[in-house]
Amino acid sequence: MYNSLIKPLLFQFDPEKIHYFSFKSIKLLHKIPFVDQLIRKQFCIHSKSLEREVFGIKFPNPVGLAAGFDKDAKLINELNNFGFGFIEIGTLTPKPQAGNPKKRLFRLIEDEAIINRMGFNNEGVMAAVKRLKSKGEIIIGGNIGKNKVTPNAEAINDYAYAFEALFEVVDYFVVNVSSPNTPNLRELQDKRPLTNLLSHLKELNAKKSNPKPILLKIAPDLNTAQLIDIIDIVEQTEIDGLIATNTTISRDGLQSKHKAEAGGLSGKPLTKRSTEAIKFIKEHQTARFPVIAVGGIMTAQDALEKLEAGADLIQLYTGFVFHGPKLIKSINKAILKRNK
Ligand SMILES: Cc1cc2nc3c(=O)[nH]c(=O)nc-3n(C[C@H](O)[C@H](O)[C@H](O)COP(=O)(O)O)c2cc1C
Repeated sequence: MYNSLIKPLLFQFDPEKIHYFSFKSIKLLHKIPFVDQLIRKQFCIHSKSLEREVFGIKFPNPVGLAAGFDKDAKLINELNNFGFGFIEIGTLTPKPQAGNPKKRLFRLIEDEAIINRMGFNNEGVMAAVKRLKSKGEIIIGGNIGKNKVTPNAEAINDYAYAFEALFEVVDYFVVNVSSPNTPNLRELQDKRPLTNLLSHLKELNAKKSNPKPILLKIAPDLNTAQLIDIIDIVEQTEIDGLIATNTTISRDGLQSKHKAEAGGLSGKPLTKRSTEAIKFIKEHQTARFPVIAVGGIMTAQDALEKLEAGADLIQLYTGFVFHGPKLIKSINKAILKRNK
């Protein structure tokens, strides 16, 4: 129904307006008694062989919702009914910020892709903390970043603030230094600032009685020398793993009219590049740290290829927009079939 009816209708309108309209519609739908149960029955698959234990957390299935879809944790309980094994909120910054001027989100229909330059629009970390206090039984990743006005030299304070604020209400953390839409943010991926940042968060974590896994989310545009550095940093700082990858600044092979828009590209054109990054990491790591694969999972086959490449868990964003919740179910079914 999503591909034949809902998507053609939704895709007639402005992507950002439709994003928020969909949120309101899903919220409203859930006010009808038993709708949550009906949706769960339609989309959720429960099976022991889908369960995964990764960085000490038991996931009901390996298919997660990637960061950026529900930045402010407004819809986590409802989205959980569509069959996700976990949901990543954020990127959240200490202070609320509006993000870049609109229009800043573009569908590239012919390419099955999205370009976004949202720029970490979010209501600030404390607003999400408040909402997360009433979360249901669901695994939540907290993706954290810095405010646009914070210079890179002070970025560490922003990440530390968001980390402390979210600590009791999320299950794992993601340090986002790989968005192309905050000026100079990606410079924090360089060896020295990144080592300082991750070591500081590790120190804060070590002071807790119940430390949480900390992951780093990387760009798909890193060259092999940079990837080697990243592997080195993960192993030196002993953080818990990587999320590969964020959106790309590459524009190779696109045909849609919005192809020249500035921002990060996601979806089908990213599939291969992101799988290659995962393969590279898995081949070159010496400690066997986990990797969450994200980037261009548009079909169940794409998901299986990410797992074949060595991913421990996977996440979707653009595939969910283009193919709806049926994609989550078809991935989980394909994993079950492969496990037989
Ligand atoms: C509109 C949009 C907003 C995004 N916002 C964030 C974000 O705030 N933080 C982040 O780490 N990734 C963000 N992402 C990146 C996704 O989490 C994901 O890494 C990327 O889109 C590749 O996956 P996909 O091809 O399945 O979409 C965003 C992606 C899109 C399309």
